[in-house]
Amino acid sequence: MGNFKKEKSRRTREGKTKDGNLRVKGENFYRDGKRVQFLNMYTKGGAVKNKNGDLIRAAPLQDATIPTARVQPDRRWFGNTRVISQDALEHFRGAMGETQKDTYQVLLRRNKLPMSLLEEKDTTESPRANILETESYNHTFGPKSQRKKPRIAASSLEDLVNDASNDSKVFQEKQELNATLGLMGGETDEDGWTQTAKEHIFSKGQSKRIWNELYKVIDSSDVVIHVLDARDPLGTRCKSVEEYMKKETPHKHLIYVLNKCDLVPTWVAAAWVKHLSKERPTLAFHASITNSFGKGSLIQLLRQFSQLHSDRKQISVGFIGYPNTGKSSIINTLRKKKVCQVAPIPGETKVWQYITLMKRIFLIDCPGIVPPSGKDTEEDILFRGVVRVEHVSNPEQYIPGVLKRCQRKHLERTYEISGWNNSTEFIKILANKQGRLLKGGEPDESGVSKQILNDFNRGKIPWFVSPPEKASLTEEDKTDKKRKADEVEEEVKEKEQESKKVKSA
Ligand SMILES: Nc1nc2c(ncn2[C@@H]2O[C@H](COP(=O)(O)OP(=O)(O)OP(=O)(O)O)[C@@H](O)[C@H]2O)c(=O)[nH]1
Repeated sequence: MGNFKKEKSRRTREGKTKDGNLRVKGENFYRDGKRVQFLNMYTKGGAVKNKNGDLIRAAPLQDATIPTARVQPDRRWFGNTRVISQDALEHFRGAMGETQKDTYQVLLRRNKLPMSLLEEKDTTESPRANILETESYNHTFGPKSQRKKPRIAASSLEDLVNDASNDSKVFQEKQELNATLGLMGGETDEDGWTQTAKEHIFSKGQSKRIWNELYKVIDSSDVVIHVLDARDPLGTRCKSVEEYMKKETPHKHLIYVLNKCDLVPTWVAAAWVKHLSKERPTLAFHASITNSFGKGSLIQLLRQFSQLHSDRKQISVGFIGYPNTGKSSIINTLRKKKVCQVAPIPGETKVWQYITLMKRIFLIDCPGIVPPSGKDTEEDILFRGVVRVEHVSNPEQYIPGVLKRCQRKHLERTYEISGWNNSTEFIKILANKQGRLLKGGEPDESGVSKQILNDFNRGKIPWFVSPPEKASLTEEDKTDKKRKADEVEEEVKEKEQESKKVKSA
């Protein structure tokens, strides 16, 4: 035993050459400091016992006298908590409450604002919240307690009836929303008829696949353009989608575009724009690559949106709406070339599609959607252009609807026929005029009816749904309307004369 040299010579002397691991003996010859510390943890930390094995001192771990242990408080624990005074809260609610509901104002950087404070927590949801109203203290305790009676949320029968009707209303709204979300099962409508009672073709635009496409478009868009048909804007409006967006994505901008304005008189388009503008920004549009209307204002609006979101690299603009309302046509008009497939048949767009309009603005085309509704009849759906007419069975049954919606003079002018008293006569006269007869000289009623329906949907026969504020038109509007109507009549007459000349030539 000794220092390194001595130890080595001792080993050589004694012939112990096998173990090459030479260590110098001294303090902790066998263990280094770390190991000693580790071992001490076991040896010094144990209980002390006497020779009889009785416990003299417990191990620190087993000690009953616990030393006071405190954790130093840290401000950072409360980092995410903010406190707002009542005054400040009321001011915030007053300033932001109305702004948030206004569809014309844009709230940027909502994430930085405590938006959840804007709404009072709904206490009506939990029955416990109003416990004192339904069961007062005296009702529950004391000599007059009525606790054994059944607990009812309403104090009188009237209240109960009101509550029940409110509940059913909420339930219906929820069902409609669920249906919009594509969660629809085989639900029944008001009359107890199931949706499946309708012909299969009348549920076009309602499939889960199409709704999934819609959600993709809504999710990816910053601005959503709801395209409406100017002839029937309310009929082609998807209210449930609007509700969905209001609830789930209130920060996205939704605007209306009233397309196919060329198919209605100017005063009708103006009245509809006025009516719809009360709810959301609305623009009138005529989609055409060569001769469009409203393109400048739409591009201007999109530019403004992109400037609002100048912190983003680009903004996406989604086009949604009923099938055949002209979503793809509007995109083509904006791009000035045919980038999307367009056809006069519904369901032309199958999947969503991204198109670049400018460096910072992208457009997204969406397949046409039809919100399922128990109230819509097959006729309503057909006249909104949702269905392919060639698939309709017994198209004659819808001709009375056409005659009801269109003015007689317009039909006379379009088909150059007159003198019918009902739809059957109308079809017969038209079939004879066009020579569309079957084998035995019978008129081809089905073929002619399909043609009429197509003409109706494609804008060959003039028709429109009157705007609700028709009665409240100003004098100026009325004179404008009359002037326009005269102009249109003159134009049509001129065209008729021209076509007669061509024929005679
Ligand atoms: N007269 C007129 N026709 C239009 C206008 N916009 C679109 N159309 C016609 O409407 C038909 C449908 O247009 P699309 O652009 O395919 O409609 P869509 O909404 O994309 O239809 P889906 O693909 O079914 O969703 C086409 O025949 C267009 O020529 C318009 O402003 N005026």
